[in-house]
Amino acid sequence: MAFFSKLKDRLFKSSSKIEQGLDAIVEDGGVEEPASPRPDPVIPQPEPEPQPVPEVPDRPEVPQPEPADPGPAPVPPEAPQPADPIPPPSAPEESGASRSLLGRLFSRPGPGPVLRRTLDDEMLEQLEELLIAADMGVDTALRVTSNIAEGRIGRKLSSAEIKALLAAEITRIMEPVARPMPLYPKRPQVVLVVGVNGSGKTTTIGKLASQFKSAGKKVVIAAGDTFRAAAVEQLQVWGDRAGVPVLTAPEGSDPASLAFDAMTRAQADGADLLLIDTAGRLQNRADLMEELAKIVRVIRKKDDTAPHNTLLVLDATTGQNAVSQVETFQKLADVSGLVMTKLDGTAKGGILVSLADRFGLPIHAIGVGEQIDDLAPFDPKDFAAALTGLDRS
Ligand SMILES: Nc1nc2c(ncn2[C@@H]2O[C@H](COP(=O)(O)OP(=O)(O)OP(=O)(O)O)[C@@H](O)[C@H]2O)c(=O)[nH]1
Repeated sequence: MAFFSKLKDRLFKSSSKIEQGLDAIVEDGGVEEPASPRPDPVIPQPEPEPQPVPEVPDRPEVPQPEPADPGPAPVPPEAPQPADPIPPPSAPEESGASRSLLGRLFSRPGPGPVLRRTLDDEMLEQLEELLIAADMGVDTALRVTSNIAEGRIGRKLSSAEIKALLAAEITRIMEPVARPMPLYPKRPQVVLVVGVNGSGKTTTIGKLASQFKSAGKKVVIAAGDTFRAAAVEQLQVWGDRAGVPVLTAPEGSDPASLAFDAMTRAQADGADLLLIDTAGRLQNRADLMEELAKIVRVIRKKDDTAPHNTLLVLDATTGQNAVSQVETFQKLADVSGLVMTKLDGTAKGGILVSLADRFGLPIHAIGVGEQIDDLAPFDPKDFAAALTGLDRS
């Protein structure tokens, strides 16, 4: 299934919330207009080349090996600016200018009259409330609505047009953070995986291991949450599924010592990647901080540039609580990127926009289910369309 269809399908709860909310806002005071006489929303920018649809596992989000020095994450290619689907009235309409997909969509002769509502302060307030309720966060919701409003106050907009504007704003925010996990020539590349209990660390490690293995990488997993036997067993199940060895230690033993042994084994095996699971007991933050710091100290005895990635796994269903998790884990560890799990089955997908706007941390992948191939590369346009309920067919 194409990624967008799958994502839209999976993000149904989020999109239906925003989609229905936008429809209701336009219905509240909207007036029916004939569909055809409306001028086409011409986009004064060429339509970008269609991107290949990222399918999992056909196209694992495994980037190509890059810099020798695993310092800062590689700079992504210049993100194309999303075209404004409905330019403000002052924007020059270039006849003959190429039209975006959305432009063409809106210019299709409609079967009947279209409901449009005049954009005013009351409507903007309703929009803000809707976005805040969808977990976009107050600051982001205010900025997004004010960008939508700019130059368009007094203009009549249909629900489809507002969805397109909103999707364009969300894409603009998300594009700079959509980056696959960088891979380095360093062997083993050490990936420390952190996050609160139940956020999906183990599942994500299993999915990542499977994808990297399919991409030809030799992977080793270390079950660093040595305090929970169930967590270790679960990781072993995922390791079996992915066909990747899982190094474990007796319950209650020192996670740092396991990490050291895992480094030794990964180096001896010539592994490309060592994925280290960690405990997530935030209720005892001081211990956790010491535990993570010790893991890092110990693996640096083997490689002073490790860990090369510190992935924070967040559960989308926790909504705005994810903001404080990012703040906390940034203090505990040098977080280099995010994976957002459980985007299927939540009405809180807007949290990702809030996080991108606030922290600017790379989003490497999103979890859209419990199966091994339910980890997808993060595609901002697909995400924005799915979140807003924009019809891209
Ligand atoms: N629907 C859905 N469920 C997920 C996803 N990722 C993980 N889960 C489920 O979330 C639950 C917790 O996932 P784990 O991977 O065990 O989380 P964890 O962070 O390792 O948890 P601890 O071992 O307790 O620290 C499990 O039931 C997973 O199946 C996802 O993307 N979508």
